[in-house]
Amino acid sequence: MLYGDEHALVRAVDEVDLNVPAGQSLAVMGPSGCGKSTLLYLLGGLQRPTDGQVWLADRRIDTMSERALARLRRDSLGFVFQSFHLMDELTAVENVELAALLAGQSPGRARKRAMYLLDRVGLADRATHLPAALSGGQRQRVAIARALSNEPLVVLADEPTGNLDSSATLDVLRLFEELRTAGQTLVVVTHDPRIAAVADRVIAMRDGAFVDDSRLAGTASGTLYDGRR
Ligand SMILES: Nc1ncnc2c1ncn2[C@@H]1O[C@H](COP(=O)(O)OP(=O)(O)OP(=O)(O)O)[C@@H](O)[C@H]1O
Repeated sequence: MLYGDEHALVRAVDEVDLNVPAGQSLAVMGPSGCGKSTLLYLLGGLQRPTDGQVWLADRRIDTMSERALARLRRDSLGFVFQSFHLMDELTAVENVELAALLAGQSPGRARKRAMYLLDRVGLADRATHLPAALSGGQRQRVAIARALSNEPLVVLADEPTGNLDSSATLDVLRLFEELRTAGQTLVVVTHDPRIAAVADRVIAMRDGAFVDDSRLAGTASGTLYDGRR
């Protein structure tokens, strides 16, 4: 993946072959600027590779139209970002149900699932609170509930604990551990070794390439992501 033009060319992710089996949780680590976020954006269809291919399940996504990609993100992917990206004027439950409503679910069904997810992340009693009335860890848990609202094939998280203190980090950590145990496919970019420690597999990147790939535990079979060159 190249950024820029002939005057300032950055090779952000290079010669990377990655397969993520369904049900695997993968942590991607590495120093600032090594290409972790770019890799995540490629997997999420937020960036297109200058060369190579990206497949999600049996669909090649790097050549999809913008419209098809938007639909794929809406229906099949869940995103969690460092800065939460919650809507300030919506309550926790409204934030979680919004994606489902946009995807055409009935209000009743969307609300029911949003409440179920808030309960799952331990925030049922905060459903009607605005983000401003929640702690950082609680906001991130709402964001994770939102990422799960469309029952995504994969959750992609970019530094999900980057803005959190250590007790909030532990909350998010527990939640990722639960998602892993439940068989949710996860790709998490992180600087935090504690997050990496609850993943099935840890990839270390440097200068756009993989320098280490450790499988910590065997998990489900069946390829979900397939990056090809
Ligand atoms: N839009 C862009 N245009 C030009 N170069 C970019 C762009 N986005 C990222 N880069 C460059 O690509 C390289 C990889 O960036 P990336 O954000 O993927 O790294 P990272 O490992 O996620 O970093 P961090 O941990 O600091 O978030 C860096 O050298 C960065 O400066």
